[in-house]
Amino acid sequence: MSFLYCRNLTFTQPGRKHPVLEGIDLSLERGELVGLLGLNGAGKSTLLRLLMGFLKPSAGEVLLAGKSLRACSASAIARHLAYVPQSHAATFPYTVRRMVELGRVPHSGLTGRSGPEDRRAVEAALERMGLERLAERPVTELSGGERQRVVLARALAQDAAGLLLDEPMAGLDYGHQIRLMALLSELAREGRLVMLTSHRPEELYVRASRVLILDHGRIEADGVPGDVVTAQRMTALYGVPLHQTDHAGNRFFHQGEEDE
Ligand SMILES: Nc1ncnc2c1ncn2[C@@H]1O[C@H](COP(=O)(O)OP(=O)(O)OP(=O)(O)O)[C@@H](O)[C@H]1O
Repeated sequence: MSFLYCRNLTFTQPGRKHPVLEGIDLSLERGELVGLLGLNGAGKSTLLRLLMGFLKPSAGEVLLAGKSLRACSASAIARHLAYVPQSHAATFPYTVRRMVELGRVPHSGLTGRSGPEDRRAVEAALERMGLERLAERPVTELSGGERQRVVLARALAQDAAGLLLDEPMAGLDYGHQIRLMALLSELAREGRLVMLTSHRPEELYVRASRVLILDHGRIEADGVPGDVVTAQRMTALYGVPLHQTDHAGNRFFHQGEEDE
């Protein structure tokens, strides 16, 4: 039984003729770091939102730990899956610590008192995202990248077995990007499912255990990075001529003349 599974997953936006996603079959397991590539508008966010149960499929279904999402309450889903959205406006001046504490709600309930385990999870998440010094600041007074780290910390505090992240690197400075990718692979090694959408194939080549390409509403490629993140596929996907150079476990894409 897969941790997260979907079959024939199809989604059409209300009032639209063509489906965004059509007949998607996927088995996602704990321990995998799955990167999802695709053009703008390919349906990457839509797929994550369907897997989270935020959108209802037009056809097909999603199973979480063997159970149909339709039969799961929001808090039951949140105990298994944490989600980091693509963008998030801060409207209420909660402190950073309070925001991260909200990640514990699926465990303790909205009115539930936080116990030592909750406090430990919150402090660990603040530390992992380098937010200790910002903990008492209102989130409305943070920069975009700092706020992104708060949302990531909230997802970490949730301590779910699966983590679905929509372009989590967006807005982070270079150091935090590198640290976050390292953290995501550590979380996968700990036995979690980590799935992220990305516009950075080179980064997925290094860190992901599996890469999917979403194109024309379907999974066009699904495999190990070495097979999927290739110049040929990236050229076909993005429509720009690319060559690849492999060096010290990295793969770089570049335009222009191929290496000798
Ligand atoms: N609320 C909405 N109403 C109607 N169409 C929508 C809505 N949200 C998204 N779409 C359409 O659904 C398609 C898929 O959008 P989605 O956000 O899943 O793409 P994406 O792959 O995540 O793109 P990006 O890389 O730009 O984030 C797009 O064609 C988009 O225009």
